[in-house]
Amino acid sequence: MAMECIATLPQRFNENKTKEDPSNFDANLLNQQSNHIPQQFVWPDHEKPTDDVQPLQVPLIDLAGFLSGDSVLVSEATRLVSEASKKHGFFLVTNHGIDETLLSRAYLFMDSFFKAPACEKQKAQRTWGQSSGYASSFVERFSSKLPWKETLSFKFSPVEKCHSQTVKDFVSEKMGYGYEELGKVYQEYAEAMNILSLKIMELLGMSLGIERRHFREFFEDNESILRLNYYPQCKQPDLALGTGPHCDPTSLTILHQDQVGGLQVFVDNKWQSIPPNPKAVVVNIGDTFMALTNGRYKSCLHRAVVNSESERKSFAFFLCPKGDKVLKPPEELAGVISEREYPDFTWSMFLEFTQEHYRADMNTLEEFSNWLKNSRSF
Ligand SMILES: C=C1C[C@]23C[C@H]1CC[C@H]2[C@]1(C)CCC[C@@](C)(C(=O)O)[C@H]1[C@@H]3C(=O)O
Ligand SMILES: O=C(O)CCC(=O)C(=O)O
Ligand SMILES: [Fe+2]
Repeated sequence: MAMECIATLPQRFNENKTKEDPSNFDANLLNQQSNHIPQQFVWPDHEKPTDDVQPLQVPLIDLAGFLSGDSVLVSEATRLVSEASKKHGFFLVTNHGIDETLLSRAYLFMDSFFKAPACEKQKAQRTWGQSSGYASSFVERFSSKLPWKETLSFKFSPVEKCHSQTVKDFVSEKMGYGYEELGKVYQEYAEAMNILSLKIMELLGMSLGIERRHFREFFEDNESILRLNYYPQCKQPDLALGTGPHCDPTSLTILHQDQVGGLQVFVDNKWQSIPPNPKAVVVNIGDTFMALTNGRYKSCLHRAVVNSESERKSFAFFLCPKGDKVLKPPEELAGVISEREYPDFTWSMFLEFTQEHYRADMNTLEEFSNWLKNSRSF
């Protein structure tokens, strides 16, 4: 199995690293020091961004219309979602109900966090194998094709469903005094995304012709991830990538992006952009939900490009099932056992695979399936 081994200590890419953390990625420092980005951030020719990228036509789903129960609006929403999900798994959702003030506070605190000194950000440093915490360009995980970004990720479970640590408590434990408001805003943001994702699960269930409540109930006690993506300006955006080509291993992604633009999806054998829409969130199917639909709905290859003019920010809420749930399609979608596309698995195993054994890319689910079969054959 072609596993990308997790690098040992990465080569140093910048002599003038901060004393506290020799592997710290400081784009501003890099941008000041040279017109060339370090080699570790240069992607191979076949993966470099291209200029001639046109917008992808994705449907705009009016969630309020669907929730109104109006039969015409419901059938329009389910038809559009079904068509898009069978083809590439991406659609936009408007009238999503996320509070505008919450959104602007979320961006404000993101700005202040990522512009803080490295020693402050490193208080939340992601530790090996963990999907939460602060990561700067992933120098501690990979030795090449480094993404031009910093991230801050939180684990989230609906409090009433699971006694895991809240986002607020994580921030307070890691960052300490002075970050109470930041913890509060991302706790509220994650709670709002959780509510939105369960409504979208109702829509997806209906679009698949199964019980509306099936997937909503399946994901009620989720163990999800909220990730803040901060993409600094880059002097050589034609050589770098903010996030490399991948399919999300998770179930459903709700992405809120700022107005800069940079998200691209690989559809009809070419990269196509999803331009920002201030009134909409981008929703996409992940590998795990593709497996839950027995391959009917597609988890699609996508990436994020950067630019030399401005930084870019996005929030990705990754809806994930409770870690120990056995993931298999419902009867109505499974067909006879011989038609199963993927083996049964649990999200906790799949997540561990991406965090400790394999860098998520376009083949993650296939590589994970092979890894599972090999490990079960012993
Ligand atoms: C389960 C996850 C792993 C990643 C974050 C979530 C969903 C998307 C995955 C990721 C973004 C895909 C591209 C590679 C990756 C390493 C990254 O660029 O951040 C992936 C995330 C991760 O492993 O941290
Ligand atoms: O920031 C973006 O536009 C996409 C990020 C992404 O695909 C991810 O974090 O999985
Ligand atoms: Fe993604």
